Amino acid sequence: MSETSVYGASSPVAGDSSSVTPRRRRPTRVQHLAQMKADGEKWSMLTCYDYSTARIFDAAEIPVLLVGDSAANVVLGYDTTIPITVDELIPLIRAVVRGAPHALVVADLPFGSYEAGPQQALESAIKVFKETGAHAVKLEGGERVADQIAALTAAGIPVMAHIGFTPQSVNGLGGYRVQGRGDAGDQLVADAIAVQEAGAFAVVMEMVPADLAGQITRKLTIPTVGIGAGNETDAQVLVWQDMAGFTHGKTAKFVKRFADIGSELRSAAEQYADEVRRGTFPAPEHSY
Ligand SMILES: Nc1nc(=O)c2c([nH]1)NC[C@@H]1CN(c3ccc(C(=O)N[C@@H](CCC(=O)O)C(=O)O)cc3)CN21
Ligand SMILES: CC(C)C(=O)C(=O)O
Ligand SMILES: [Mg+2]
Repeated sequence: MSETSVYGASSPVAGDSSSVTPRRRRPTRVQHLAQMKADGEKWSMLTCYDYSTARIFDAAEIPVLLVGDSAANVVLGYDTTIPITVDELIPLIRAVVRGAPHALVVADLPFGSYEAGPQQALESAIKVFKETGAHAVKLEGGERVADQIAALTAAGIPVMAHIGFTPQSVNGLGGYRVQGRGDAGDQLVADAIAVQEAGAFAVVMEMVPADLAGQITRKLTIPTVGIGAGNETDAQVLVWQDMAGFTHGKTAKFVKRFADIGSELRSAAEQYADEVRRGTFPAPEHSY
């Protein structure tokens, strides 16, 4: 190990350089995602909000990490994503950039930071780029934010769009509901085309019927990223606490739990407290 500190940000990531046949992992960039669509290769995205978790997902070779405004829910404990601000997200984005040298890091633009128009969107995204090292931003909306997407793209800021159920509009949408059913499907197709034409490099589709998401995926040249949008999108995204069993209470139907980290962590905390109570921790090997 070449680590100089147990906290060192420059220490090697597991699997990066220690394998028998060294393989140089190139950082993921937006062009690679376009290439993967051309090759029919599906990819995954996870949310991420801190340095320690970023290191783990980077080692797991998750190509794209999203510092989502879902931090409002899973980090700060709010009911919706509406209260979180750019200033609250910035230190989290920075931490993820530091922890994930290979991932493409996408930063959500939170509610209130881009709706007023292209000028406001530029100011917010430029602040995020200057202060964090993120590689792209994401904003919610289709046709209604096409001007913002075009302005950011023209300024050299790659944009991931987000259509279908857009959580920042939960009050306008009347709750956490599937979007694009029936006639609303035409609007969803129009939104998908609008964000592609405005220059988005990818588009998230949230809570959309699987058939419709498949049709849109085949129609678009940019990659589609599904969450509750079935199996025919080019990529998938989940909130990491949901997929790792670290969210309390009921989760949405689109969530699959790949682990039970919450129970593991609770058990570790209980054992620690128990050993402290019994006086068995710290042992001589943990003492100076
Ligand atoms: N932890 C977490 N996971 C998420 O996926 C997530 C967040 N937070 N915060 C921001 C948004 C909000 N999202 C949500 C939140 C709730 C439902 C939900 O309650 N879905 C129900 C009802 C669906 C319906 O009535 O049609 C479900 O069973 O899927 C879905 C998406 C997705 N995003
Ligand atoms: C659920 C994903 C797409 C998101 O926008 C977030 O985590 O904020
Ligand atoms: Mg979000």
